[in-house]
Amino acid sequence: MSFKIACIQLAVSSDKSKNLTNAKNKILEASKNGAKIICLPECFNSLYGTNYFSQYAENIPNGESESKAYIIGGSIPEREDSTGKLYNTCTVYNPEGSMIAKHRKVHLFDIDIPGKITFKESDSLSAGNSLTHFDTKFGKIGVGICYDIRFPEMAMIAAQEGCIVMFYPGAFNMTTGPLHWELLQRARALDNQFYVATCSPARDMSATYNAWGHSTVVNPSGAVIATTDHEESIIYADIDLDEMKSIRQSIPTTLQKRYDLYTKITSITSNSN
Ligand SMILES: NC(=O)CCC(=O)C(=O)O
Repeated sequence: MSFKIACIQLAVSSDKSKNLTNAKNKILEASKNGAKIICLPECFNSLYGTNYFSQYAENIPNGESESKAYIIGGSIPEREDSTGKLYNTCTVYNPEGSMIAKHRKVHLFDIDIPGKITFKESDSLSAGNSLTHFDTKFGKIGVGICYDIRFPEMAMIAAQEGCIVMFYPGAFNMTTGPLHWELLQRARALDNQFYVATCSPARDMSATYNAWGHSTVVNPSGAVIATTDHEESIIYADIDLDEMKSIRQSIPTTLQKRYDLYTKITSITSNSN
């Protein structure tokens, strides 16, 4: 069994309604081209930056959607009225338009590489407290947001829960992008022998944050099967469950795990936000 996915590397501007219209048109295009699961980038409704999150934040649920596909809605800044907190949140919709999952970025992007990039999401955002997996008619899917990809435990748990693809809407930057973006995707895919798909915004050199782009899909053997540069584009890939099975049979690390020796890794828990 195989099915097509699409990652929309959207050009995102400061004009929210333009971003939403652009996202909708690209979703319809990907759906017409046969994609059954479609992913948008991190912060697809707004520019990415700690000073923008509050301005663009929305309550969730609130949205509209239409197409014959599952939509992994990248992320938007979410405002929770009861606490006043902001989150970096991905919502997921089934083909009927119902919201079936909500992931709040668990690991906030706080880094300081002197002379290169300093970013502190925690200045304005709060972290989510749960891992997110949801069922589709094709199989179980996991989702993380950008910096979440650096934490192998999260992908490992998704694989253990039976996920066949891990999606990461993400916006790496011009320093860590060339160094780590593809490497991390290939590592997560190979470690877990499942598919990994990332979806970045297109690069805008006039923005304060310059995304690396290079949305990519990696197969369970760690090979890149779809990718692009930094311009606006849609990438497509076939998720082939027979291929995944055969990779897992040839090198059966998925069956050879020694959980009896990995006890120092915190036990698997799943809290809800
Ligand atoms: N938006 C993010 O989480 C960026 C993560 C990133 O660039 C990294 O190096 O990690």
